Formats: sequence, structure tokens, C-alpha cells
Amino acid sequence: MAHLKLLYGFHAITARLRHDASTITEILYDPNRRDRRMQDFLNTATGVRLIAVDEGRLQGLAGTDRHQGVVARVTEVYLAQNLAELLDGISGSALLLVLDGVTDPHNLGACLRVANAAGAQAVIAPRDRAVGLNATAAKVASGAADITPYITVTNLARALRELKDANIWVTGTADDAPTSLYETKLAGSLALVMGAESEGMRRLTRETCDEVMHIPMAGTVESLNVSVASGIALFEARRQRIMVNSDTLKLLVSQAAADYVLAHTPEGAVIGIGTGSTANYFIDALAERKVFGSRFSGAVSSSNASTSRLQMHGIEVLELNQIETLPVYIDGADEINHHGHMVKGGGGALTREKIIAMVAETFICIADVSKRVDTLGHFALPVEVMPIARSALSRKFLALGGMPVLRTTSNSTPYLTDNGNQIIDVQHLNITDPLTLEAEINSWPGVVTVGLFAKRHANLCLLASAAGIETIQYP
Ligand SMILES: O=C(CO)[C@H](O)[C@H](O)COP(=O)(O)O
Repeated sequence: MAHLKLLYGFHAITARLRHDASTITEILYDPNRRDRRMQDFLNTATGVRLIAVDEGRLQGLAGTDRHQGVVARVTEVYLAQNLAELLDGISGSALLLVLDGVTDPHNLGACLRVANAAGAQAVIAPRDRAVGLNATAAKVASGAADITPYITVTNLARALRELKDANIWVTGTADDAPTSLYETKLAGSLALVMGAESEGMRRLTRETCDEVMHIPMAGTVESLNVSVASGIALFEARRQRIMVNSDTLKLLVSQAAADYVLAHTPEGAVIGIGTGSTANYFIDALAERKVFGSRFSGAVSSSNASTSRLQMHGIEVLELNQIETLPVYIDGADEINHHGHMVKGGGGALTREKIIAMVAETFICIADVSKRVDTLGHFALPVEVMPIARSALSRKFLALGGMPVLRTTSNSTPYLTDNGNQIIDVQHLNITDPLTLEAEINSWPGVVTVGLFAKRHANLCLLASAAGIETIQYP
């Protein structure tokens, strides 16, 4: 029979809701607490049985008055009890936090919390140098202690060797390590070893690591709290994973797009090709398939950069003025919503992209899943402007509620487009009506092009995610 226990406080219950809401039997709450936090909490708890009870009942259940008006009855989530069980349960890439001693329950709680937040599967520590998972540690962990296993081992060096045998790379941290965190590859299966609170890693632990790195410090303090250092290193590992993934997804979607275009485009057609890293992968994918000069007669390109890449592959690039029809245009996007409306221009080629998109019969957007949004505007909206109009237009963007930022190069000089204009990136716009905003900004003198592609939106999106390639049609 499932074991029932109680959780109390917003953090702990929200963490459980996010992890697995089906393990929550019911949530008891104080209906007299009507503030925003309670409202938001109750809104996220949809699908769970909610019971209004008085404050005294909550205090009796929680055994404390620090319940914040919410107590949940939950079934225990089964957590791995030892290293073997943990390793058996990991599918895909491992991310583990190893603490070579942690004696302060606050530090242990904070480490569990940050490990959980970074997506680590467990925290491991040597039994004789580690504090137990007591009430203080569990409280500081804010719900993570129920979800992220804390595994103590008799012999840490032996445990690290077991991890290595399971093809997990063991990377330690030490202030005197020659290599910095930012030069270290952390994207594969990884156990990250942090030293004890004051002494750092023990000699044997350090010798067992595959590699040791340091966290570069810019100030004068000697060291960081172990939970802070763990957070920095774990989130760098996470960042590297996301980067690897997004590049892999761009590669996969480009290959799918090359096959799609081959299957759906007439013999001898000219192909419209956009700009950016996804478009670059697409150019390479077409070049690999050796289809130009035979199956396709050439390409039109939306930027000098894409033209150079196409020509480097020996592909003929035509002027748009030389052609009358263009069956298909393939390009990336910075954001795409559920109607196929896009924000584009992160690569600065928005004007030529819009012109080619206008001529093309079908616009195929190729993107990884990070580009799909409900509402456009999280990515700053690029607007190509004539330099003389820059300040006047910036004031208009401010009046719209946006924050205009002039795009600059690494030398801090204004970025210039292939057309000799400048780009204002407008941050903080919540674009709920892309069609109207596109028309409004386009009507301002001095605007060359706004990077909103709503009127001429994508007809099709090939969207890559870990689940595969999704083909989305927009009417
Ligand atoms: O609009 C663009 C260039 O002007 C690009 O399509 C957009 O910035 C996406 O780029 P990437 O494929 O590198 O993510």
C-alpha cells in the first residue's frame, strides 16, 4: 500500500506539483488567505482535490504555524536507496552532484535544491563525513528532498570508480586546478565533485577524478559556499547540454527540410534560402545531396553570408530580379507562434528575407523547439531603420512600451545590414496582435522593415525536438 505523508508550504507543494501532481491526494488550504500568492498557487493546482479548512486544522496537521496556509497529503515518491539502484534508473545522460563531505544541514538542503533545479538525478556523499537528511535540510531543500535522492556511500573513492565504470565522467573542483569551468566539457554523462565546506576535496577523491577544474573568481573572497559553487557548475553543465542539443536539433531539422524540399519541389526549380545557423545547416544538407545543377537550377539567398556559403559549395546564386517564380523559401526564425507568425532578423537579414518570402509560394520555417512560443516578443524585435530616423523611431518604440536598443558590433560600432542600414532591437514587447503591430511599425517613415512576419507568415514549420520532427501547417 502506498505510504502517505504530509507536505506543507508553497515551495514544497509546488515542487511536488511540478514533479508529479498525480502523487498528491489532496491539498488542504486556508480560504481566509486571499492574497496573490495563494491565488497563483490554487490556479496551478488544477486537477488536484482542494479542500478549504480552518487555520487550526492546518497547524495541527503540519505541526507548525509555518505552513503558509497550505498542506498536502501525498504518496511517497520512491527514491533510489543506493548507487546501484540509482545507476539502474538513469536513462540517457547522467548529471550527479557529489559532495566530498557536507556537515551543515543548511548547505545540504541548499545543494539538494540547486541539484534538483539543474536537473541532476541525485546528490551523493560519503556516509562518515555527511550530515543526515534532517528536518532542517529538508526544509531548506524546499521540496527537493522528496524528489532528488540523497545517497550516502561508505567509500567515496570506490563509488566514484563505480560511476566511471558506468561511463560517467568524474569532474572535480579545486581552486588550484589549471583549467577553468568554462574550458571544461560538461555536456556528457557527468558526476560533479565538490569539496567539503572548508577543506576542499580529499587527496584520494581528487586522484580518482578524471579531471579537475576551477571556478574563476573576479572578486577578492577566497571561496564560495558549497551550494553556490554547486549551482554555478551544475548550471554551466546544463547550459552546455542545451547548446549541444540545440545544435543537434538544428542539424536534424535541416536534413529533414532538405528531404522535404526534394520530395515536394518541381524539377529545375530555384530554391529560396534564408540566413542564420539553421539556414547554414540547410545549405550544407542540400550541398551534401548534390542536387544543384541537376535537380535544382540554383538558389536565391537572403544575405551576403548565405550567398558566400552557397558559392563555397559551388552552388549558383541568382539575383531575385532574374526569376519570376519561386516555389519555396526555407529559413529559420527567432520565434514562431501557433499561427506561423514569426519574429525574424536575429541575423540581421530581415529585409531581404521579407522580400524573398513575398515572392515565394511556400515559406517553410525550420526551427528547433526552443523557438516555439505562445506570444511573440520574448526575443527582442529587430527593426531595420534608416540611420537618420534612429532616434525618432526609438522614441516611438518607447511610447509603445518597448525598450529600443541599437544593435552594435563587437567593436561597439553600430551594426550595419547588407543594405547599409542600422537595426534597433526592441525588447519587452508583448506582441498579442502581430498583424496590427507589423502594419503600424511598417507605416512609420524611416522604418525599412520590421522583423515581424505575420502578414506573410510561414505556411509550414518543420520543428525539431527530442521527440523528432513535427510538421505543422498554417492555414
Ligand atoms: O531571421 C534570421 C536572420 O535574420 C534567422 O532566421 C533567425 O535569426 C534564426 O537564426 P538561427 O537559425 O541562427 O537561430
